Amino acid sequence: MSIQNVMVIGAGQMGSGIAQVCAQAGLNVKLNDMKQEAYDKGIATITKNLSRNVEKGRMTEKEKIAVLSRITSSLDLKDAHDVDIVIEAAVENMAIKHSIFKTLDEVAPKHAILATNTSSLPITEIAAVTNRPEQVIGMHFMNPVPIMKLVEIIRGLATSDEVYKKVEEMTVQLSKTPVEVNDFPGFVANRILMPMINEAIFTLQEGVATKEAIDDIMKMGMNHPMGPLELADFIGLDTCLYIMEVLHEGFGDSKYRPSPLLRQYVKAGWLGKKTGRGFYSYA
Ligand SMILES: CC(=O)CC(=O)SCCNC(=O)CCNC(=O)[C@H](O)C(C)(C)COP(=O)(O)OP(=O)(O)OC[C@H]1O[C@@H](n2cnc3c(N)ncnc32)[C@H](O)[C@@H]1OP(=O)(O)O
Ligand SMILES: NC(=O)C1=CN([C@@H]2O[C@H](COP(=O)(O)OP(=O)(O)OC[C@H]3O[C@@H](n4cnc5c(N)ncnc54)[C@H](OP(=O)(O)O)[C@@H]3O)[C@@H](O)[C@H]2O)C=CC1
Repeated sequence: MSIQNVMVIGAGQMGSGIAQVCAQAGLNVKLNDMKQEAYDKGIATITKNLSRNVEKGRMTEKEKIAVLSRITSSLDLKDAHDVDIVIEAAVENMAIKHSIFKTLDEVAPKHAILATNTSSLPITEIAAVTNRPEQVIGMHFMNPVPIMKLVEIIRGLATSDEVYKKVEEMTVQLSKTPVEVNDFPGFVANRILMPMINEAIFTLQEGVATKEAIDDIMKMGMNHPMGPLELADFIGLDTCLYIMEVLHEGFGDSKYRPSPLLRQYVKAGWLGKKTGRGFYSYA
C-alpha cells in the first residue's frame, strides 16, 4: 500500500517543517499537538514559508492554497486511525515518546508505519513498547526541514526491510536524500555534531573567548554556515542537553558530559531562538 495519509505529532519547529514538506509532496497531513495554539503557531510558520516561495516565484498562490488545504489540525492521537504513517516530532523525552507510541500502537491501522524524528533516543527502545517493532523506524530530519536535504534513516533492531524501503521511497518523494544508519546513541549526525557544540559551550564557560569570537572562528575558519553557539540556539538548548544526556548515558563515557553552563541555561528557560533568549537574544 502506498503512503498517502500522514500524521505528524508535535507542531513545533520540526513537526511544522515535516508537515510542510509532506503536504508539498502531495500527501494528506494531520498535524497533531496537545494545544490548538501550538497548531496555529505551526500553521503560521508553514504559511510564512509558503508565501516566501510564492514571492520568489517558486510556487503559485493556487499551489500554496492547495498545500495548506492538505494539512488539517488534530488534538487527539485517535485521529491516527486512518493514516499510513505517523512521524512523531514531540519533545526529546523517552517517557513522552513511550506514551505516544503505546497509544499509536492501539489506534493506528495495522499496516501503519510508526516513525520518530528523535535526534538521539534509541529506536529499539521506542519500538519495544509497541506490538509492531518491525514497523517502527527513525526518520531524522534536519532543521530547518524545508531547506535541509538530509534525512538520517535509523533502523531499530527489529525494523523490517520492507518498512525501511517504504520510508526510503517516501523520503525521496519529499525531495530529500535518505542515508541509512544503525541504532546507536546519537546515530551519526548528533554523535558528531553535539560534542562540538558542547565543547563550544565549555570554551565559553571557561572564558577562553566571547560567544561572538567562538562563532566567528568556526564560521570563518571552518566555513560553517552558523557558529556552534548560534546553532545551539537554533536547535534549542533543551534539545541539545537531552542529546548530550543520551550520549553520556548511552556510552558511559565522561567525554560526553553536558556543560554545566548548558544545564544552567536550560534551567533558566533560556532555550534559544524559540524562547527569545539563549546564548543570544532574539527580538
Ligand atoms: C539537532 C538535530 O537533531 C539535527 C539538526 O537538525 S542539527 C542542525 C542542522 N542544521 C544546520 O546545521 C543549519 C546551519 N545553518 C544553515 O545551513 C543556514 O544558516 C540556513 C540554511 C539556516 C540559513 O541560511 P543563510 O544563507 O544563512 O540565510 P538566509 O539567506 O536567510 O536563508 C537561506 C534560505 O533558507 C531559508 N530559511 C532560513 N531559515 C529558515 C527556517 N527556519 N525555515 C525555513 N526556511 C528558512 C531562507 O528563507 C532562505 O530562503 P530563500 O531561498 O527564499 O532566500
Ligand atoms: N530542533 C532541532 O534542530 C531538531 C529536533 N529534532 C527532534 O524533533 C523533536 C521535536 O523537536 P523541536 O521541534 O525542536 O521541538 P519544539 O519544542 O519546537 O516542538 C515540540 C512540540 O511538540 C509538542 N508536544 C510535546 N509533547 C507532546 C505530545 N505528547 N503530543 C503532541 N505534541 C507534543 C510541544 O508542545 P509544548 O511546547 O506545549 O510542550 C511542541 O509544540 C525532538 O524529538 C527533537 O529531538 C530532530 C532534528 C532536529
